[in-house]
Amino acid sequence: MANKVPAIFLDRDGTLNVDHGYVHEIDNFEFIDGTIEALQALKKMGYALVLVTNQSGIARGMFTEDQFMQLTEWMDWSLADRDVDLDGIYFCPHLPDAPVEAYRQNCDCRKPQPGMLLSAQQHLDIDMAASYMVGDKIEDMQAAQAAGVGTKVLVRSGKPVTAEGEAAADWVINSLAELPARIKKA
Ligand SMILES: O=P(O)(O)OC[C@@H](O)[C@H]1O[C@@H](OP(=O)(O)O)[C@@H](O)[C@@H](O)[C@@H]1O
Ligand SMILES: [Mg+2]
Ligand SMILES: [Zn+2]
Repeated sequence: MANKVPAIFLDRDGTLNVDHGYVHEIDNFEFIDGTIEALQALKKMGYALVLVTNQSGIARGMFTEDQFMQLTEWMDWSLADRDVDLDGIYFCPHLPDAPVEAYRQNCDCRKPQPGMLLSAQQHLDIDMAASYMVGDKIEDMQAAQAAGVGTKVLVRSGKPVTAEGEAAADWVINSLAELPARIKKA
């Protein structure tokens, strides 16, 4: 049986790109400084890269699932062009009490629920204890905790870091750019 792979679970808004609020257009998608170089380094270190993003803008009627897909395709190609192949992309379009009825549900994928991470674990045979979750909100840390991710990393590049968020994290760093060196040092 093949060995399980360690992964870096990546939040999107506030972690990979500047969170301008429900980003859904290419023109508004701005990679945070050092993100692509960090992803290249993490890939070289042998980690699978798995995106796990809440996209409640879909349930709120701010943009459609198709628009999200188009932006995601562009993002995926932009990264692949720089030798960063994402191993998995998971998104949650749901929200309880959503205005768009089709997406109105108490799902198990919207972070802080661990559904997206657990699906990836199954599909990609991930070693959760050896993996990292990087995100800018406490919900990212809580989802990682519930999924059994070994190291929870909070970044300061998105929403303001709260005391609760810090308490739920194992590490707090300025941005994803610092992660490869931080892992090597650990
Ligand atoms: O950071 P990830 O999970 O990749 O994506 C978050 C986004 O879907 C949006 O999530 C919203 O939270 P609510 O979904 O409204 O609670 C807000 O935080 C927005 O600023 C943010 O753009
Ligand atoms: Mg975020
Ligand atoms: Zn969901």
